[in-house]
Formats: sequence, C-alpha cells, structure tokens
Amino acid sequence: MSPTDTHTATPPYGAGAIGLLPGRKPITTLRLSQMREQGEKIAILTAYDATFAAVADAAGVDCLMVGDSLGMVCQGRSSTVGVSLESMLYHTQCVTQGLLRTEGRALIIADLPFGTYQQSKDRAIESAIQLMQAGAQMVKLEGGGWTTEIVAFLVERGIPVCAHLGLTPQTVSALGGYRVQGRQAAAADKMRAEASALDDAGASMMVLEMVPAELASRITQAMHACATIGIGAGSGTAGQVLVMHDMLGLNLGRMARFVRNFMHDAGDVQGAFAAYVRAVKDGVFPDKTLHAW
Ligand SMILES: Nc1nc(=O)c2c([nH]1)NC[C@@H]1CN(c3ccc(C(=O)N[C@@H](CCC(=O)O)C(=O)O)cc3)CN21
Ligand SMILES: CC(C)C(=O)C(=O)O
Ligand SMILES: [Mg+2]
Repeated sequence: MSPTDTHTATPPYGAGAIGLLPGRKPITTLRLSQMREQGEKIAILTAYDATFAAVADAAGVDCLMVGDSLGMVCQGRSSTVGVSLESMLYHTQCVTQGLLRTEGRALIIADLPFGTYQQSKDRAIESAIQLMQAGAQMVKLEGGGWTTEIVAFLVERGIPVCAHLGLTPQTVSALGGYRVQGRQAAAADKMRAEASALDDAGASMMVLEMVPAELASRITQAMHACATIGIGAGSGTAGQVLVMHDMLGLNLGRMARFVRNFMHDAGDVQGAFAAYVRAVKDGVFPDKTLHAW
C-alpha cells in the first residue's frame, strides 16, 4: 500500500465535522511499521478526554498519547511523579470512549506512571494489563537499559510497548531538571546502546525527548523495527509528539523551547491539529530554530 492510499496522507487532513469519515482505516502497530519503512512521518498528540481525542482523531492524528503529563496539564502538579495508575486508567477510558463514539482511527498509547513498573516484571505487566483493559493499544514506560527486560517481558505477552529515552520526566529529580540529555559523548554513546537494546527487545516505538537532533537521527537510523518519536529532538525521527495544550498555546508555566503554537494561524482547534499533522507529515515541524541543541 502506498502512503497516498490512506486517509492520513491525503490532504486536507481535517476539514468538516468530527469523526464518521468513510473509509478511515484504524491505525495498527503493523500500519505504524509500514509508515516507518516508507518514511511517512507519524504525527502524535497527547489527549486526556473524549472530545479533544475525537477532534484530534478527526484532524488526522495517527496516535493519541494519554500521557502522565496529565498530572501537570489536568491536575496542576509541578511534575508527573505523583500521578496514579487510577488517574491514567480514568483518562485512558475517557479517550477510548471519545474514539468509540466517533469511530476513531487513532492508536491509543498510555503512559505507565511512576511507581507502577519499576519494582518487577510482574508489577509492570499487572499495570500494563490494566491500561490495555481501559482501552490502550500500547503502553509507554520511561528509562534506559534496566527497562529492556521489562519491555521484552510485555512484548512476548502481547502488549505493544513504547520506550522513552532522553529527558524522562518521571526521574526529573535524578536528572536535576527538565534539561537536554545526551550532550556529552559518553552519554550519547550510552543512549545509542540503550536504544538498540530496546529495539532488539521488541519496542514498537521510542520517544526521544530533549535529545540533540544529530543524536536522535543516528538512533533513528540504527533502529531495525522501532519507530522513534521526537519531542525537542529535531526532525530526523520517524515521528513527532507534542502535548496538545502546548501546541494550542495553553500552558500553566513557561513553554518549552521545542513547542510551536499551531493555534495562532488556525481558525479553530481542529484546524490547529490538522496544521500540526500536515507540518509533521511534510517534515516542516520541527524546524532548526525550534531547538537550540
Ligand atoms: N505541558 C507539558 N508539556 C510537556 O512537553 C511536558 C509536560 N507538560 N509534562 C511532562 C513533560 C515535562 N516536559 C518538559 C518540561 C519542561 C521543559 C523545559 O522547561 N524546557 C526548557 C529548559 C531547557 C533547559 O534547561 O535546557 C526549554 O527551554 O525548553 C521541557 C520539557 C515535557 N513534558
Ligand atoms: C510528552 C509525552 C512523550 C509524554 O510522555 C507525556 O505526555 O506524558
Ligand atoms: Mg509521560
């Protein structure tokens, strides 16, 4: 199938009413790997509720990420560390309902929150199963080499996994702040080795957050099956993700440098989401001015 056969690749991405667009094939992990192989960029936004999920889906967003960033965006916390599995389940159910109501096509990815996978593989799969039963189609967990065993354990048992390297917000205290990761040669080499191990362990996707663009590109090119998804990691990754509120220009604190306001030139929210999808697919977001690392 060529990229132009699909709904996502055919502009305009999101004119008209929410949902119920005919012939919209659901995004599967197989479809994501085809997109990676064919070089069609994967456009992802976070979502925390039914209405925004349905609007983002109708605008052509490929995956919706129920991020533990909901602790900051929805709950007003100063970090994601205190987010509970119950909160993640609630918001995953909300997003799932939004897509069911509108026959949505986006793939739902849910974050395993801090403290629900670090203890053991058993603890990780118990938490992951709950997210999958709430409607997630893939779970995401943060961390380097130590997560490889957990990723393999979940993947072998039929749970698609997204890894997450670079700035891992759940360990912000250990990292000393929300700062760029992998700047030094030794840290960059370590991240490349961890990324390859996670690829071999069967991770379908990998978020690279606040990583130098060149390092993110090198990691992307080294992957055998895993689709890299950048946030503040340049344009060389297989896809991009942003926190929905950020790209609409809504933030409780200071906006990170990698954010672009897509609401500014759009008539409405769905238009902003569609402009984001278009910009990611066309490779014009992010551009070089958006990351100073
Ligand atoms: N609204 C929101 N957007 C996000 O992107 C996001 C969340 N929340 N919560 C979870 C994590 C935390 N993230 C963050 C938080 C802060 C910066 C930040 O302040 N960046 C600055 C500092 C860079 C530096 O010190 O080098 C920047 O200018 O980008 C970046 C990512 C990304 N995630
Ligand atoms: C920004 C993405 C990658 C995330 O982890 C979140 O929203 O929690
Ligand atoms: Mg997260």
